Amino acid sequence: MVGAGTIGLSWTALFANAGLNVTVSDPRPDLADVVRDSMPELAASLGTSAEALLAKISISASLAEAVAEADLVQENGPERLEFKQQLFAEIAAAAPKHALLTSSSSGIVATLIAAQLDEEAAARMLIAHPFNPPQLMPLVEIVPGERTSESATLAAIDFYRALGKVPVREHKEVQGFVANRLQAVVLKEAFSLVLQGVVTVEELDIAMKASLGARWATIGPFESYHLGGGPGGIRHMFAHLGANLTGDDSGVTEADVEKLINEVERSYGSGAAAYAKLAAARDRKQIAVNNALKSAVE
Ligand SMILES: NC(=O)C1=CN([C@@H]2O[C@H](COP(=O)(O)OP(=O)(O)OC[C@H]3O[C@@H](n4cnc5c(N)ncnc54)[C@H](O)[C@@H]3O)[C@@H](O)[C@H]2O)C=CC1
Ligand SMILES: O=C(O)[C@@H](O)C(=O)[C@H](O)[C@@H](O)CO
Repeated sequence: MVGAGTIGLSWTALFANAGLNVTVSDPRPDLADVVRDSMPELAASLGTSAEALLAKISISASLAEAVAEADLVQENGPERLEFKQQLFAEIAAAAPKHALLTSSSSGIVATLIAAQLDEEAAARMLIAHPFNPPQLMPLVEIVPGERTSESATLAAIDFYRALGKVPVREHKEVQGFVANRLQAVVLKEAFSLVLQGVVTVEELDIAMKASLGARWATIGPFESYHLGGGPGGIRHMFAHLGANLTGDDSGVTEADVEKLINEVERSYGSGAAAYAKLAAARDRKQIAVNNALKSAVE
């Protein structure tokens, strides 16, 4: 584990809780203290003890020493391209030639981070972007670079799945990947609504938690839009309420709409029977989420 900040410490707890031996490296002078002091809270969130986690964790201010016997290196350094390029040059030079080299980067693509690596190291380097906190939030975005090998990508997916994460492999590199780009659009609109005085910060957060937050924990945006159309599905939804998303200034053509409809119907089915099955599953999950949130708050 390279970098013992917010994300590196969370990953460390998750890796240790999975029974992995974790060596944490960070030049920060308080490395030993921050690892020791962060584990009680992280352990509690994982239902284990700080002692159990610390038994699997060692620390080293030397990056080369920390990665010398690694099977996977998870980089969690500062979000600066030149910094990560230098860090990965050091990691690649010191880590075993079989080790997967992954970055938690929020938005810098692997092709850029690995640009100075030789072919052999670049083939093992990819993005494994978590959502904070990694020990609890399921997603890890697996984004290979142009030179990342298929075997390394598949091995990374298997590794994170075995940790209990939900790996989503992305097929093209875009800055910010997927989840952060979606988050950024929502945050920009949230900033605007608060700055206009439409709602307060707290009211906006309540509105999000009481709607999209609760909904998207059970079904994603496309399945939700499909269900919004009732038995007519997304085809009816676009016809009935789609104008605000596909108007002339949206850049979305009729052919685009048809492509999206076909992909959604291929993924989730269409017609009354598919709708009934999807809606029943959604309701079961939504009730479970609502009840869990109520019990957590009470
Ligand atoms: N904070 C967040 O919500 C999320 C952050 N990320 C990404 O994770 C990475 C780390 O972010 P945070 O943990 O939030 O940052 P942070 O600022 O909490 O931690 C960064 C750590 O890197 C250490 N560091 C600096 N130079 C180093 C070196 N040469 N070798 C090893 N460690 C070094 C620092 O001492 C610090 O402990 C970034 O790439 C960020 O984009 C990804 C998902 C969520
Ligand atoms: O929000 C998260 O947990 C992650 O998606 C991140 O990468 C960072 O928080 C990022 O959004 C900060 O801009």
